[in-house]
Amino acid sequence: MGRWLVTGTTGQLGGAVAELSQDLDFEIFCPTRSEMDLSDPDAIRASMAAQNLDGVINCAAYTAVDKAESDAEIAHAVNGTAPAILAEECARRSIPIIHVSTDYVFDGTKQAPYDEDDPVNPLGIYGMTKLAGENAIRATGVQHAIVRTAWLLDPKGRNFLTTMLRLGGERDELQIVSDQVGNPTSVGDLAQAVLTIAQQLRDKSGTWHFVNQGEASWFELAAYIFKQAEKFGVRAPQLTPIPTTSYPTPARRPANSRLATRKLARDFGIEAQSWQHAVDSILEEHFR
Ligand SMILES: NC(=O)C1=CN([C@@H]2O[C@H](COP(=O)(O)OP(=O)(O)OC[C@H]3O[C@@H](n4cnc5c(N)ncnc54)[C@H](OP(=O)(O)O)[C@@H]3O)[C@@H](O)[C@H]2O)C=CC1
Ligand SMILES: Cc1cn([C@H]2C[C@H](O)[C@@H](COP(=O)(O)OP(=O)(O)O[C@H]3O[C@@H](C)C(=O)[C@@H](O)[C@H]3O)O2)c(=O)[nH]c1=O
Ligand SMILES: [Mg+2]
Repeated sequence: MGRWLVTGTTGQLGGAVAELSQDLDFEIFCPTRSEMDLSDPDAIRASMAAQNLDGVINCAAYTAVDKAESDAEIAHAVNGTAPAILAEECARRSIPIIHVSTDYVFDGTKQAPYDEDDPVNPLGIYGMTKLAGENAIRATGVQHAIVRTAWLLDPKGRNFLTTMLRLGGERDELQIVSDQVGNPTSVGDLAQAVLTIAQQLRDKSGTWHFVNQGEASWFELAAYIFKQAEKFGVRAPQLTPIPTTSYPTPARRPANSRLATRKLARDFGIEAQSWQHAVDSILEEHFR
């Protein structure tokens, strides 16, 4: 597969991609923020100039959804402009870019899982800047795979599973929204899918959705996490389902975050496991 630039390797997905690539025929170049600040277009160009590359996997992003509402400039630089610069550089070299995006490009009003070509309409700054990144990549004409995912869970890092376990240890009761539904997704499973896409892209270009199978509300996900965590000696807090209106946040979030994955199955033969199996494995690793 040659030598690939992987961004965001200090984060959840980038870290998993870097780890998995060791077992494959991938040589990776993973600059950290100090070596390649993605909010600085010249730093991106300079860092790439010194490298002989066969492709780029962009796992870096500004992911603080609420903070983005008051930090739009930086969020746009990292999520909108940086993918544009990376894609321009890839186009110039005729190498592909694999880019990761989000369910938050949708407004959540569809009454079924979202397909890749459904209309987008982000509700907040994070989603708007991620959409800008997608569109900038498409506009360069570079060969690309935009992989939209959602609700990432991992044994470490900052995500809903680790947040629940931490808050559960601090409080006797947690109130969790039950009117936002989505597909909880394992970072490790996504990393595997991203590397499969990189290996099997050939002449394909486009947008694909990857999430674990099955759906849940945040409340149902929290309930499952605590039920399974009991095996590891965790005492579950009392969980109370609440409507989004009772949990005010700076950013609005889609009520329906579900993504349809049949296109990925059709084009790459990738079939995801259920989110429940994924959560079981993540808890095993978290408590190991
Ligand atoms: N987390 C989720 O639930 C979801 C995530 N996604 C998307 O998946 C991808 C991976 O997300 P995830 O792994 O959770 O993200 P993390 O927040 O775990 O990691 C983000 C990474 O981006 C890097 N980064 C941020 N800003 C800069 C910058 N200015 N210069 C250089 N590097 C920077 C971070 O570096 P540093 O350590 O230096 O901060 C870190 O390595 C992203 O594209 C995200 O939008 C999509 C749907 C759901
Ligand atoms: C901590 C907590 C959260 N919630 C709600 C808030 C929110 O609606 C939901 C999830 O909280 P989070 O902060 O994990 O959600 P959020 O950071 O919005 O997660 C999103 O991250 C970005 C990067 C994405 O791309 C999305 O796919 C999605 O994974 O749970 C509660 O109801 N009670 C709680 O105690
Ligand atoms: Mg978050």
